[in-house]
Amino acid sequence: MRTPIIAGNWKMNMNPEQTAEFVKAVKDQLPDSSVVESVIAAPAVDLPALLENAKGSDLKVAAENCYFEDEGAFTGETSPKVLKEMGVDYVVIGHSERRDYFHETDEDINKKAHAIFRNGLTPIICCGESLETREAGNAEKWVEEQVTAALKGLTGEQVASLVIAYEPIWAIGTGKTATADQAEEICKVVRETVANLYDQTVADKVRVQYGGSVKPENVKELMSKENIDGGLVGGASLVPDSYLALVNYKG
Ligand SMILES: O=C(CO)COP(=O)(O)O
Repeated sequence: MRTPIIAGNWKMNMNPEQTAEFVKAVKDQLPDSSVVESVIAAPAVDLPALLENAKGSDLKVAAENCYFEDEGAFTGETSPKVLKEMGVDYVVIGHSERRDYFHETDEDINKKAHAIFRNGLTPIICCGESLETREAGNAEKWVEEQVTAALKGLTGEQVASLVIAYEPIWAIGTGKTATADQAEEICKVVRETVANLYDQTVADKVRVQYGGSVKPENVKELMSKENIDGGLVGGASLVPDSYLALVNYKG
């Protein structure tokens, strides 16, 4: 049985004070983490406030990015080793915004995945096609290639423990959600890709999230799909009531 995982991705929208207020507002109303895992991915500058206020609650903490080296002369980067020392659980890597605006390559993302595991953290690896790729009929192949590249050299045990987020770029921040069937179709491709690269046991364990305009109104239908184990949520994760409605989708 895969434990559902709903993660807010705050992107660059909150400061430490807002972070503390948010966590205080939600921490006692989260589902038990063995039933649904509630995660917030926050900018590095907000992680201390997030961790401090989430202590003793069911809220898990993710960084939005990290570097693939543990330490050294890498001005402006975030060390996965330090994230682990701070008490972070997950690191989001390969988000389309990082790929597009910061020119992250499949190779960078693969190196980051290795660095995250080396430091005892768990990656949430993002993949997803542009509208152009979808309209050309290449969405499945695109996602299969991104997943294959991101997982290169990881063990079956590592892959069974990680999270892959399918986020079609055309559905991010646009209000345009993939239909639950469209989302399921590609999340299934993600799982099949893992089965082909590893085996069915690993594929049955890996958790696959859908992301792109997920909100309280559509989360239940998306989560009812066989291959969708969670959501990676931007805009709708920024307000406590909306976040609570998402993580408590089971009622
Ligand atoms: O990019 C996303 C989450 O990582 C999705 O963002 P929205 O939920 O705002 O569409």
